[in-house]
Amino acid sequence: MRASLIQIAVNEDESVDSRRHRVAALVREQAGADLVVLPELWTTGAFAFEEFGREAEPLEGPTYETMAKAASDAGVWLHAGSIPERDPQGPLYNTSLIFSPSGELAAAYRKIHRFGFDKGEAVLMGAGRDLVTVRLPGTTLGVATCYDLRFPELFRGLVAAGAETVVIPAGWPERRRAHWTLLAQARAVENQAFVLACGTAGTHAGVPQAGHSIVVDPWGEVLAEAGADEEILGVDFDPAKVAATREQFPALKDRVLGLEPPRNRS
Ligand SMILES: O=C(O)CCC(=O)C(=O)O
Repeated sequence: MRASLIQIAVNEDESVDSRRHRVAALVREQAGADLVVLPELWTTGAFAFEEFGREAEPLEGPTYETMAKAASDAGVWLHAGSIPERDPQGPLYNTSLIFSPSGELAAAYRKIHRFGFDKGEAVLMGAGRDLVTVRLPGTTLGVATCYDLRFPELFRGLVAAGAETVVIPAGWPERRRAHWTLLAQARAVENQAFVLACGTAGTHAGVPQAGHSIVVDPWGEVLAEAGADEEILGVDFDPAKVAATREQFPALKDRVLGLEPPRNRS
């Protein structure tokens, strides 16, 4: 299977609309790949909090339209990263869009863990509640977004739902790049799954982005890693390696669920 992770530079000197069209052209150039992945909130930038409300779109808004067409023009599965979604009945959500090679929406995932503690996304957006998997020929994708990477129980939920390849669009800051790489490898090893983690480059809202998109195999080996700048990271991987790894080293079978809380003896 061939994947292209498009590590977009999100800088303030480019309008959202021109970035959208530039990225669509990059997606179209990936014809021949099986799967193309874009980062989190690449229209606005994940830290451009003031833009969320201004640039929020309905699910089937301009990014949806442009990316559905790019996916079908290229004939690829497209994880189009995430958009600030305006739910007509509710708050904003950080919503990922996944398109089939015919341009149909295969799934939408509203980010479950919102980043920022008491500011930014955590207060401006609502939290998703639903795990999402998508069946592709050859592998089942599980989806997570950026800060979700810090929550291993979400990934265990995806594995229980059949995920073999986890796709993680992100807008991860340079300041915590070491965590990004470490956690991507940890999620791959503990879940015996491929991890395809696609971040942004550039600087927006004064926050330099880490870049360093990374693809890790189910044994924890890094198959490909980008640098800090805009880059298309191409990788070939064999989805059969998930079943082989889980069979040869069946640690997932030894999970013990529903443990008892500690009992105080004093
Ligand atoms: O967890 C982190 O360090 C970064 C998370 C983040 O930037 C995000 O979820 O947008």
